[in-house]
Amino acid sequence: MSQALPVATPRQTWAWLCGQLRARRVEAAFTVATGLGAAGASVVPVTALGMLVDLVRDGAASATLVPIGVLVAAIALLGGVAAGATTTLVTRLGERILASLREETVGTALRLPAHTLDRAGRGDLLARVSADVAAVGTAAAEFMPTVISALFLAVLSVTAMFGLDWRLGLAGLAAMPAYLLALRWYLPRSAPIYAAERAAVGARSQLLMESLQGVRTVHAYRLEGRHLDAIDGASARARDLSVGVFSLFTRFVGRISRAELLGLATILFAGFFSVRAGGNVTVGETAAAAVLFHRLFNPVSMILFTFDEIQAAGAGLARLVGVGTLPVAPTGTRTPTGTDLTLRAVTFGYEEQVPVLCGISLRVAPGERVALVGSTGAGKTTVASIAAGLLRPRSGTAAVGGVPVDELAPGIVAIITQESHVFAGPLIEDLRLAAPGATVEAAEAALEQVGALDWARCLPGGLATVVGEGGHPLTAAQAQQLALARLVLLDPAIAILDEATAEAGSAGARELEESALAATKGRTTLLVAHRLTQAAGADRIVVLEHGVVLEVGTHDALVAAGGRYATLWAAWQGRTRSARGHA
Ligand SMILES: Nc1ncnc2c1ncn2[C@@H]1O[C@H](COP(=O)(O)OP(=O)(O)OP(=O)(O)O)[C@@H](O)[C@H]1O
Repeated sequence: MSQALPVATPRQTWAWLCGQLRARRVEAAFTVATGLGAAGASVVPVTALGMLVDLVRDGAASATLVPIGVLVAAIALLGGVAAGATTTLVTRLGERILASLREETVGTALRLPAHTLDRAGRGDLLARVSADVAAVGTAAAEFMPTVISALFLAVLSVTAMFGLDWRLGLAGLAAMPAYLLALRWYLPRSAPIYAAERAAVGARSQLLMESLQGVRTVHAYRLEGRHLDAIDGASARARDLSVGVFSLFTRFVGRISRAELLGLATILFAGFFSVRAGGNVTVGETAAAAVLFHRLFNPVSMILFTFDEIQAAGAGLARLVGVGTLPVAPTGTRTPTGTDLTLRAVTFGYEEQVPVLCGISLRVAPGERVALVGSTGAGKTTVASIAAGLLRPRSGTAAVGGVPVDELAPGIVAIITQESHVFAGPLIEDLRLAAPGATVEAAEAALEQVGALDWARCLPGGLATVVGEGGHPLTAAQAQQLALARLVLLDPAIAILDEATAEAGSAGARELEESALAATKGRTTLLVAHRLTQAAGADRIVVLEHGVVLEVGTHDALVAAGGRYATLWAAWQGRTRSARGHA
């Protein structure tokens, strides 16, 4: 059952954002100071303009006016520089916060238990680290600098209006409810119509592509008319929705214009009546307040028009922060003195009501090689994952030398799973994932130990050959040998092998078995035996069925006992004989 990854609540998202800003308090304070400086520098010339109006009205000499004009020009110049710096600083701060968010998200995701990711769907996580990061990134780089500068300007302009006269300040605020009403009208209508438009455009492209790709079939069955009708219908839907979007936006702009008219008219009326009543308000102050308000038209519209994108970025941010709220066990640090692997009364289930392991106990002595066998779905991979600390038992313990596996320092237990991933890059770097400082000689020795050096040297660029996605393709068996060579380089005391690649009885299977044997030599090894020949070569065999241990013993003892293992072995021998017969 799919269980989506969590989404952070608004409170958690704010707390995270504040935490990030606190961690960069000097940079954040400098950014705010520069932004306020830029906004202040753009407010001062307007208030100075009011002063000039009053001075001219009072018949002041031009010698009084010129210094004010020069000062205004200098401040405007400074304001321009500060505005540019604010854009750079906000973008840089946003990008840094986003980079650390992306690292946190990926870091958490990589440490999540594999089954949590399986349940949530890897697609959800990929969408978060790609589409959501892109949405937040676009906001950080494109909207936030303008929106934040606009906010500073709005706050300082309204403060300046109150500074000129409280009546002018109040008059300026009169437009606020009209702006809010316009936004309240627009937002619930815009999201569905934008989504419907995107869907309609997508459907039209899909139809077009299908018709072009299947053009031969369309001709063969004379379906041209029907396809053209369908494309016409899809195009008409997309066109109508685009017209709908445009008309909605135009009506929104109309509402904003009415709010602007209301604000400007209120300021002019308030100023006019105050001046006429002979109060403290002057013509210059009224003119300055009107210009201050008028200059807010663009920034406020900018905030309102980008509200959709800001909301989308906020939603993306909440989804990214949400991943970070998942509990992740801290990396262990303990080093055990012993190297035995012991599972005691382990129970486990992926779902609450469906038990998969029902009280498994087993011990692999230091240096011993134990094979787990059992039919499909018996629980072998689950036991291996618990022994490696990838899954946590519901009850019971898994420990190495008495230390629970999730408290162990890295590098003590290593698991090779059924999906051996080849990371894109030079083959030598793939090997160095296990031991970052490994020399070429050490890497070659590891490859030789698992019988992979010959083919690795024959690659076009030897160990420098780029493998993985987009690089030189490796066979599944070669990828498995690479994983075994990584294990040799890591040199863990405990090795857990759950690889299932080669076909029973094939030469590839025998080769891989030899590679695995060489890689785990001298280590305490728990091996999920997908091929029973692997089990036959082990020191002991544990037979699992329906999540319980059915039999334990050596190959010979279990065959002689004539129980479940003996049946499996007989069936296996029959299969390999018939496989050889067909070959
Ligand atoms: N991620 C998962 N979510 C839910 N159920 C799971 C998950 N992985 C395994 N199971 C179930 O748990 C049970 C044991 O699976 P497990 O893979 O451990 O068996 P196995 O013995 O290794 O089988 P195989 O030989 O086919 O690999 C099976 O019933 C399987 O369907």
